Amino acid sequence: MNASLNPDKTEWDVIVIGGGPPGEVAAQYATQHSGLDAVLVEKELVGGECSYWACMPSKGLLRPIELVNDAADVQGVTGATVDVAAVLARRDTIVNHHDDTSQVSWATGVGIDVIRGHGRLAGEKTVEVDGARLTARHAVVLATGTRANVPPIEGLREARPWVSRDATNVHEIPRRVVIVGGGVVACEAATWLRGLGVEELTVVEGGRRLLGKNEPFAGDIVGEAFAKAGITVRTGTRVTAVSRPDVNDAGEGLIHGGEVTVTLSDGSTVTADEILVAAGRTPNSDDLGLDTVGLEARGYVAVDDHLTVPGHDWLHVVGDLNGRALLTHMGKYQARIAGENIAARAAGEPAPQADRAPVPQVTFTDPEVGSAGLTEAQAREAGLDVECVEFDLAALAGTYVLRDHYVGRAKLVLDPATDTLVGATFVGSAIAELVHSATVAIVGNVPVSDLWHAVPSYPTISEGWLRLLETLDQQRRGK
Ligand SMILES: Cc1cc2nc3c(=O)[nH]c(=O)nc-3n(C[C@H](O)[C@H](O)[C@H](O)COP(=O)(O)OP(=O)(O)OC[C@H]3O[C@@H](n4cnc5c(N)ncnc54)[C@H](O)[C@@H]3O)c2cc1C
Ligand SMILES: NC(=O)c1ccc[n+]([C@@H]2O[C@H](COP(=O)([O-])OP(=O)(O)OC[C@H]3O[C@@H](n4cnc5c(N)ncnc54)[C@H](O)[C@@H]3O)[C@@H](O)[C@H]2O)c1
Repeated sequence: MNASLNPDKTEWDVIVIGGGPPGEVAAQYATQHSGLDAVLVEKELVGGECSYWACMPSKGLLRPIELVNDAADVQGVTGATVDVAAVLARRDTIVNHHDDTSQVSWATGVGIDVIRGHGRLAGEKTVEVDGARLTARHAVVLATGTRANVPPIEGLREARPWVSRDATNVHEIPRRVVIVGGGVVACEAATWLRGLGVEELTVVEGGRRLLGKNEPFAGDIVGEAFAKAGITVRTGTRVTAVSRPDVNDAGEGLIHGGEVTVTLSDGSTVTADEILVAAGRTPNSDDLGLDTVGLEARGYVAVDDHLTVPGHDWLHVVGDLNGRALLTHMGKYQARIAGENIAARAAGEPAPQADRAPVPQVTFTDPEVGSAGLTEAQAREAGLDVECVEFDLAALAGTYVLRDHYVGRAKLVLDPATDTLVGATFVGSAIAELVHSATVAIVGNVPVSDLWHAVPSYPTISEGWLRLLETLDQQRRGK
């Protein structure tokens, strides 16, 4: 499909560049109750990285492995195994075989036009798509996301390493894999690659522990679980050089050549059949025409709390590209704000919404790591004199029946000045759905005295809340 949906039209109220979930939602919220019209400009697939190469395929691969791990840890349940071909086929169904027809139909069905092509700014309220010039009457939204960062390590690019797209769209399971990085992408990918049969798996993380943006105990617990699962973790170690004499262009998710030798900062080497780079993201801003409106030509594009670029009230940035929180749900939240603000301003009203949300995140390893709001370190950096409490989630009736060898921990970070929560972290299997209870408590500024009346059902993991409050009470009484 090209601009053929409406070939004569070159002017819209709102132009959105980038059709990932935040781009789609920005167009939807700007138009749905306002009478404004909008166009989505997407160079690849409407639905973006999240739908085809990130969140959806990764979670699709992790779910069968979680089920098998659960079954293996419940006495009396036998025979649960992973059928690799069937798991990959289910993943292919989840990513709609990289066909975005249904997403395009959704957009056109709610009155949003779609143009397939590379969009870039060409001056104020002007966008160029493959030579055609489009004009926005009110606003342009940039939602072009990020791509995998491949650090400038000797021999790494030449080795044609796997990036997150290959790992999530894996078709061929290498026998030995080295992963560069120990953040969220690396830890989730290690979980599914091991679960799908990678025999020798080494995770190399330059920082002191895995999942370094979380509370320290999260990375420690995941590291211990990895060791038990036979995954080698090398923290405090960097990859310094990569050598792969034989490379090919087999394609996404297929092995990209012969043996790879990876040299580490301690001088040791690891040999593998594939190397996966999971070392952060690079913003898709380098060919976006930012310089045509006086902005830095590359890097993340900074916005204010209304998701507007300072000094450019017609220009908004949502999703990964603004660098605020590289998560689909946060990008969509920003898009709801930006969309409503665009509609309000077009009606001559002040922007009603501003970003004030604590960030929740779940890393779907085994055990899972979930958090909302600030870690203790982040809260202290923000100048809060915080009070913290921790509890071993294995000591709950709810987790005792869930798995025979449950491992988990929870922590609350409180602001004593208001006696409210500013952050929470849960580690353990099946904690993902617990995170939203913490988000609600933070957003609602619920004081600890009221949390006592939020009674968790017995026997569930939510009883961790009660035990955290009891432990906090004991701490405060000096016991
Ligand atoms: C392996 C992996 C797993 C993840 N899992 C999760 C998860 O479980 N939960 C979660 O919340 N987040 C997850 N994330 C993060 C999540 O994928 C991103 O936060 C999210 O995709 C950001 O959305 P976006 O629209 O900003 O960017 P994207 O999803 O990257 O979409 C941007 C779109 O813009 C298009 N585009 C780029 N440049 C142009 C241009 N010049 N013209 C036209 N179109 C353009 C691209 O083709 C793309 O479709 C994961 C990320 C990775 C890598
Ligand atoms: N479940 C989820 O919510 C989910 C899943 C995947 C990704 N994401 C999002 O995607 C983003 C990107 O994830 P990511 O894991 O790529 O980035 P990240 O920043 O979380 O982790 C990258 C890690 O690589 C390490 N590193 C960088 N260069 C290195 C080197 N040369 N040698 C060794 N280690 C090196 C860093 O120290 C860091 O720990 C995250 O911010 C996350 O929010 C979310």
